[in-house]
This record gives sequence, C-alpha cells and structure tokens, in this order.
Amino acid sequence: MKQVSFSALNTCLTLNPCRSRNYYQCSNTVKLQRSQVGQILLPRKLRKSMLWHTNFTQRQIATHCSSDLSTSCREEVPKYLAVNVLQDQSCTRQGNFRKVLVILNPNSGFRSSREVFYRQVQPTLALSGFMMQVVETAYAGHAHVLASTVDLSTCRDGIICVGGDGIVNEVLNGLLGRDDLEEAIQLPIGIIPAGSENSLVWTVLGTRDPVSAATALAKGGSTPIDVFSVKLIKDGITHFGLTASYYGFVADVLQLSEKFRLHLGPFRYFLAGLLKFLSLPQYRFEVDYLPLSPRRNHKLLPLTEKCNDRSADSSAEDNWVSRKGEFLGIFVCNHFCKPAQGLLSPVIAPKAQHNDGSLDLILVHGSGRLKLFCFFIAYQFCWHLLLPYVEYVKVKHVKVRPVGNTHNGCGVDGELLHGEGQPEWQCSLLPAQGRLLGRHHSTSE
Ligand SMILES: Nc1ncnc2c1ncn2[C@@H]1O[C@H](COP(=O)(O)OP(=O)(O)OP(=O)(O)O)[C@@H](O)[C@H]1O
Repeated sequence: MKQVSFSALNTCLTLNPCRSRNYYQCSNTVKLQRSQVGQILLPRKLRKSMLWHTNFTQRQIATHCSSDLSTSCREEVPKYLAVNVLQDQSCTRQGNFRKVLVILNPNSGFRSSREVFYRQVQPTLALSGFMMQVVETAYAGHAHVLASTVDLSTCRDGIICVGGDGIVNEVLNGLLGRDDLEEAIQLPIGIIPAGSENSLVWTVLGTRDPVSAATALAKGGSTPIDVFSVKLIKDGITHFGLTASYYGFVADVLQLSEKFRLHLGPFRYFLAGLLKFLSLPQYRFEVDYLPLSPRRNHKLLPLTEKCNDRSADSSAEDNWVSRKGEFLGIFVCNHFCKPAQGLLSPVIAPKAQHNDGSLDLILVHGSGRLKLFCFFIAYQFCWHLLLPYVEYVKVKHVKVRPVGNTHNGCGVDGELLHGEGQPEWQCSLLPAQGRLLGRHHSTSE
C-alpha cells in the first residue's frame, strides 16, 4: 500500500526540534507555585502571563513553530485555556512527544477550522507534548485517502480531526479499510469540533467547543466506542460509522442540504429541512430488525471476522421482527446523539450508550406533515418516544429496504450513501472496536 509522504503534502505546521528560530527562553523572575494556577480559570491577561512563566520558566518547555505561524502562536493564548492541563507535562520535558497526524478540513462548518486550530487549539496541544503533522484536506475524500495510506509509525498516538462528524467518518473508514487493520484499529481518533454538527464529540466526550476538546486531548487517555457497519447487500460495499445511520426524511434532507453547503454552511440543514417539509414525499420501507437479547454476551471478535461473519451469524437466529409501511424516519443510533447546536440540546436515542454493545432503533411510523411536525416539536423536549407512532427498540442488526420510488439513500454520520434502484441496507454492530482520544470530562482526572 502506498504510503503518504508528509513532506510532499501540505504540511502547515510541524513541531520540528531542529528549528531554533522560535525557541523561547524566559528569565526566571517570578516563581509561580503550581497550586496557585492549577485549578482556576483566570482573567485572560493574567492567565496569559502566568501561563508563559509557568511553562517556560519552571518547565523550560521549548516550543517550535513554523515561521509563518509563529506570530499567532506567540501572541495568542487560547481564550479559555484551562491552565491545569499544562501543569504536569513531564513527557514534554523528557522529550516524549505524542506523535499525531492532524487532518484539518478547511471547508467544515463556517469554514473557520484554520482559525480555530491555529489560534485556539494548536498552542495547547503543542505545550502538552503533541508533535503534530498538519494536513489540510484539498477535496472530499482526502481524509479517507490520508487515513488509509499514512505510515502509522509517523502518527503512532492518533489522528486528530479538525472539522465535523463527516471528516471523522472519513478517517474511520480509511483506517478500517487498511490492509494492516490490526494495527490501524488501535489508532485512536481525536476530534477538534469545527463542523456543523459535531454530535459525536459532544455526546461521547461532553465537549463541544474546540478549546475544551483540546484540553481533553491534552489530558490524555482514550474512550472505547462501538463501531457500526452499514452494508449495501447487493454490492457488498461496507461503510463504517460511529454516530448513526438514518433513512427517510433526514437522509432526504441531507442530500438536499449539500446544494446549499457553499453559501449557507451549517444553516443548510435548516433550509433543506424546511423545503423538504413543504414538499414532503411519502417514504415506504421494509424493515427487519434483530432485537438485542439481554442474555446473550457480545463476544469481542476481531473486526475482520465480524465483518465477514455477521450476516451468517444473524441469519442463524430466528428472532427477526419485520415492519413494513410508511415511515417518516428510521434512525439506527450508536450513542444518544446530542446535537451540539441548538438551545435545548435534545437527544434522539436517550437509552443509547456509545459502548453498550447495542444499536438503538427508532422507527417513526406514518406519513404527513402534521405527524412530522409533532415529532420534531416533541423531540425538542425529548418527548418524542412518548408519541404513539414512534417505536424504540435496542437491536443488534437492522435491514432496511426502500419500497417503490422512495428516497433510497442512507445517511451515515452526516455522509450520504447512495444506493442504486432498490438497495437493501444492513446495519450491524461491532462492539468496542473504535477508540476516541480523550475521556469524558466527568470521568477524566
Ligand atoms: N477541501 C475540501 N473541499 C471540499 N469538501 C471537503 C474538503 N475536505 C473535506 N470535504 C468534505 O466535507 C464534508 C464535511 O466535512 P465535515 O464533516 O468536516 O464538516 P461539516 O459537514 O460542516 O460538519 P458535520 O459533518 O458535523 O455536519 C466531508 O464529507 C468531506 O468529504
């Protein structure tokens, strides 16, 4: 497999021990005790000066920035930098850098990923011992190519995605499509949220702003997460996801929203949703699902084995439940899916956990604008499961077949998968196969 040569890529920032131009040394005039600055968020100016003193006089950390970025690195300290994460970076002192590949999507969200990364995040990560190779994506699918071809020894501590859920999904699929899968699957994925949705990092790690996310990365640790696969049965093509797959209205909106991405950024979903709502078609599906048996333990098979044997395993069981008819939406969720935007922050699948070894299926039966409107309003208050036409069940596998000329696409983590004619999608779980960099703020030290 072809290896990516980083030097040939658009490497924007490298912590390069050989460069000495921006090697900072400070005089030791003020001695700050660690405990003084360890637990508090200080006013920005004070924090800034204490921060530099603490790290460069006591710890004598050397920061190396490429020349074009050195000004912003020197002058801008992250606005809400939590000082305590920088307190005990002995790894940095000893030269034990954490080598990561940073993949930055300049097109994410409001197209502010560069600003977010270089001004708010990069200094925190640099001071925390991350040695970063930063590559900006040049086209859709670039992150997939990078993750599937990168020399893993150059980023042994993970791949950090700066963008939205889509770019994370590309990296996941790139890693899981590699020949050296056993090694690739061990590589944790870090997320700096700069996209439109960022549901994954908000739900699983409890952070939705870039600085908190950087802080979580700096603190270290990782979080195991279930992965699910969506297989297009006819073609045998498998796509992996971490958040949810969905069919019907939301997949239809996702497809339409792409037309407005350039001009509207994250607001594209609102406009596309409104337009689809006003011209709402009918969605007809056949759905089969295998409910989770509480007695059965999930054996953690290697991923390759799971991918190949899943359909045989599932067909051996005769507990499949079938549903057929009109559905406004079908959601198969891997975690409870809390959107990072919005005031109320509702969740789609309240009982879902990212590592519970099950998928949560939500079937919104029926058709028509009234039902859809009621669902949307109820969802805002997390009452949607109380609606009589909403079915909620924990499952292991789901098969979805669009009927007639129903929209036949499948949304996976904000990416639309297209099916030809009347495809059959099969969604299955691969328990605890993924790893995210960082821990939930309530569990980390
Ligand atoms: N340089 C690029 N030009 C055009 N498209 C790109 C580029 N880099 C990545 N993409 C595509 O942009 C898509 C969306 O990226 P991303 O998920 O980072 O942002 P978002 O859509 O704003 O956020 P979210 O997925 O959370 O809604 C990805 O599917 C990716 O294929």
